[in-house]
Amino acid sequence: MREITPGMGRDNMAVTLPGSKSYSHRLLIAAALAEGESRITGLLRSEDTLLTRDALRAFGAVIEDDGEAMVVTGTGGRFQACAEPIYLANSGTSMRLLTGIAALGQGETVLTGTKRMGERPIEDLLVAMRQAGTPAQCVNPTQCPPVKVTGGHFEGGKVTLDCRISSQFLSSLLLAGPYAPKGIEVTVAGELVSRPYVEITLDIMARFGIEVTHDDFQVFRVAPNQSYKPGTYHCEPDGSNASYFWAAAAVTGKSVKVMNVTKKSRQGDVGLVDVLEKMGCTVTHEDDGTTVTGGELSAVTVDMALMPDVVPTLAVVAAHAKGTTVIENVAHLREKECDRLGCVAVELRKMGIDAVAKESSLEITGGTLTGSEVETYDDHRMAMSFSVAGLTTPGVRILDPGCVKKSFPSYWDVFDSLQ
Ligand SMILES: O=C(O)C1=C[C@@H](OP(=O)(O)O)[C@@H](O)[C@H](O)C1
Ligand SMILES: C=C(OP(=O)(O)O)C(=O)O
Repeated sequence: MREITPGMGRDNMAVTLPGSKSYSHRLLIAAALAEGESRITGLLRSEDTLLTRDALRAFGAVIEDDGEAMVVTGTGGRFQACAEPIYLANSGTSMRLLTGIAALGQGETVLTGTKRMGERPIEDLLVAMRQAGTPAQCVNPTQCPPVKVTGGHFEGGKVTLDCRISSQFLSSLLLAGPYAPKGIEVTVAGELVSRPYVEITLDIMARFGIEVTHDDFQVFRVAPNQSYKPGTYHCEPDGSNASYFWAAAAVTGKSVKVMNVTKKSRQGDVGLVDVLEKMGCTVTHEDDGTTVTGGELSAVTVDMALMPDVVPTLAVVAAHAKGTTVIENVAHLREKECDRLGCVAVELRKMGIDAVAKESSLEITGGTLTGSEVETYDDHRMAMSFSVAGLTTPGVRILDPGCVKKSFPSYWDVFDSLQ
């Protein structure tokens, strides 16, 4: 348990954050798919990204960490069979991206995780993988992991993919696509949620020399006979984790600059600053970072389908704003580390805030918060978001604060530097 001390130390602060989780997963995967040696700096070393690293080692990539860079000797896409199941805890990105990549393995690969991972759907990806020739099934009749993938049959060709639950399914097929004998053509069925994460995938593939074309994010084509090029790469800081520091400024009225996170990034979550601006904050964009200065906060109605991971952050800011904020089009948040619509609403109500989780939206009426013991549901984003409420409200106690290790092991040190 960790009790948050209200207040911030100075009026203007700057924070520097570790690497982007989404970019780190992809940089490691692309380097493991390349033939030869890549050197990657700025990578996030957190529970989830290290699970991806270890899985890639099990597939045959050699990955060494000299403290500054990870040096990856890739496999050229020829993965070895894994006798042991690959354990991926509750890292959805690892599970979904590596399931597609496992099609490149020789023989059977089983990918498994925590109890919660066993409740996070993956069948839509497996349906598409089977269309591309790869035998792939859920081990239990749950539509969720563990999954079993039989490598060595990945033909590629035309597949249809339902992307209403997760964009990670599409990223997965695209990353594996260049090594399918027929390449891959993916037609997106249903709304593509979380599209910016697909843009991150395309960015990394382009940087590693892979061409992907698409018709306005509806049909994606990856030609065969392309290969990932090894090289020297750098990972930018994490835009989702920047949200807690911008939110800290928003609710306290102070200024916080997050270094080297800017609107030029393809990380969609940086778009949170536009929402904060609409709510009454002042946002300053500079080449070396983005500053939020808090102001009189008022409610907004906003579609957050493209920015799922910063919804808990926005919810905590909305609890401090005048009026009712409506966060729309976020049904997919129910499939994350916890049911982020239900759990955010429960924890805000415990603090005396009127919060209602609907089927695909969240409504929060700002008011006076009271301190409470915050359940974090083994969800890093619950812990980090609600810590922000503790800056304005005495008695906020975060249970299991160590769960931040999933994406940001040094979170509490950086958070404490605000005080
Ligand atoms: O591909 C990625 O790196 C991610 C995609 C998003 O998931 P969904 O596409 O399932 O919404 C996001 O929530 C997750 O934290 C990271
Ligand atoms: C949903 C998240 O991650 P993942 O899907 O990788 O578990 C997250 O970091 O908020």
